[in-house]
Amino acid sequence: MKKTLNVIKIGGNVIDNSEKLHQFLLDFTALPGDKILIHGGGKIATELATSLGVEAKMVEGRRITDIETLRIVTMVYAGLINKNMVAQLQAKGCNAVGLTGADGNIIKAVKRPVKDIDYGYVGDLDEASVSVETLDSLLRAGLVPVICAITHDGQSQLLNTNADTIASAVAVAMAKRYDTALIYCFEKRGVMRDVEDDRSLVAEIRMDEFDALKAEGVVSGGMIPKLHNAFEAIKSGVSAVYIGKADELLQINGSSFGTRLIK
Ligand SMILES: Nc1ncnc2c1ncn2[C@@H]1O[C@H](COP(=O)(O)OP(=O)(O)O)[C@@H](O)[C@H]1O
Ligand SMILES: CC(=O)N[C@@H](CCC(=O)OP(=O)(O)O)C(=O)O
Repeated sequence: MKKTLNVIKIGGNVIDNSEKLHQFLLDFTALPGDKILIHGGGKIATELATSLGVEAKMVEGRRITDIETLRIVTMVYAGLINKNMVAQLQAKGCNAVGLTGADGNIIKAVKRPVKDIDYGYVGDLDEASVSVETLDSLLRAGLVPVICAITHDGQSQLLNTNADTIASAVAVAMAKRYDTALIYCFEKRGVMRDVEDDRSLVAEIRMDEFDALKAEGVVSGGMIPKLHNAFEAIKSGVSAVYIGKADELLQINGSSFGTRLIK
């Protein structure tokens, strides 16, 4: 029987709130078994870019990343956020190791080809992008990989890659060796029928319901690429995919957590 693995993505609105982040990292530490944490930090990167006079531009949930922006996101994701998170996890007794995709060549990406839009230094992934062997050896050494939204192309170029996409690609790749669950944690209870109404949680979404939810305007903004990545994972061998509230993470092994995605 395969060992179980939880691949957990933490959202930018939680990272931006020190109290919520502290509580999430405590719960993440308490979660038993093998686990990998993925993070971005888009909100903090946007704030820093703005304060430096660099305009932040997003198209369909992806940041247009010119060379100045790449420097900023590298400092924010790979430096400030990743290293602070690892230090906090260490203080809580979790033996975390912070990584970009370049470290140990764990995630190699391809610069997004220019079509209608030039996204600049943005990396695209497929499951072959992920070094299962290296991640597995870290897990077997008792380490907890904490992976940020920076990848590389193998030719010295760092690339900015959406953290939801990294989480999905890592989960799909690791599913070859582990019984893998992918858990997107953010500030809401899950996918909501009405984002303003905390009681309107959609408990389950089937793949064939996704288009209707988009058309009705129930899901919008960053939730569209998140659900797209989530369904890619469920189609490609990941055992379970959930989207739910960061401070309810420990309910994952119990009765209910957020929205469950179904093939
Ligand atoms: N139906 C919905 N349910 C929950 N959130 C939604 C919904 N539609 C749109 N959203 C938006 O999607 C956002 C989450 O996407 P994003 O900001 O990319 O995630 P993350 O915080 O994980 O980086 C939420 O903050 C919310 O504003
Ligand atoms: C290419 C691209 O869009 N990269 C994302 C990476 C960070 C991210 O995904 O952060 P959240 O999870 O906090 O949104 C960005 O720079 O916003």
